[in-house]
Amino acid sequence: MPISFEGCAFGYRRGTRVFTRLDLDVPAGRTALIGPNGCGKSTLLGLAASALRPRAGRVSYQGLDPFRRGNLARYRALVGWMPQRVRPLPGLTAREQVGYAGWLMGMSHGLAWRRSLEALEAVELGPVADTRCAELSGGQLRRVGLAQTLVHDAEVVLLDEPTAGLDPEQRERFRGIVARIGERGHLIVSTHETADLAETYDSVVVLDGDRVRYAGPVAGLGAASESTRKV
Ligand SMILES: Nc1ncnc2c1ncn2[C@@H]1O[C@H](COP(=O)(O)OP(=O)(O)OP(=O)(O)O)[C@@H](O)[C@H]1O
Repeated sequence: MPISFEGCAFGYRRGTRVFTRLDLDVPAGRTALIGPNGCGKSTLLGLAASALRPRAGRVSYQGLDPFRRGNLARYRALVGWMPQRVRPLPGLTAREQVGYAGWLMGMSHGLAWRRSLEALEAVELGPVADTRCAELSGGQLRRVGLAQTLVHDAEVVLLDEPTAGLDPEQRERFRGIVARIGERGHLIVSTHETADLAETYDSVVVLDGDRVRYAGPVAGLGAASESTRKV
């Protein structure tokens, strides 16, 4: 299992809880994370990315707990995360922004610089590598965010609503890129696009507040929701 949540509790403020006790083994391969607005998809990805720290319980990647002493840098090198909003760093070109992300992950300056171009090419942004991020479109900037997760060869890539707000052409393009990324590692994507899950994903996790209503193959989701309805 790529990412496991064991008895995780988390709230943004004292006295509030998004999760009181989350137990979940995210399936291997390409997984869609779905659920109603505000149910905690972004929070779950933030916890998986180690950007948020559980109040109780633990999150781990193949047994590696990011918050145990000395693990954080290694964990973050293995688990890449694209948050919902990708911000352009002032004055930096796409290549510089992606290279900077690699350097922050512990890569040498030279390696990060070389790999930044490869990562941009993987998301079809090679032609704008030397353009300042602030001048890119929303969809292109989203792909810069994706390249930031690829530059250091993460084994798990977490994408928070990567296609939200994109026009149909950009969305289609993004889907193709996501499918290619899924071939080289594990992918967990939060999304509201539930129409063609089987085309892009192997598994789906349905979240509803603290409850995981379903975690398994996309093909089993229909039967699971039928039996839930009958209860
Ligand atoms: N930075 C924050 N500070 C305080 N509360 C927050 C913060 N981010 C999220 N929340 C709250 O935590 C809960 C879960 O939010 P989260 O963004 O994880 O849900 P989501 O399923 O990703 O929603 P959406 O589908 O609308 O993106 C919500 O009640 C939300 O209001």
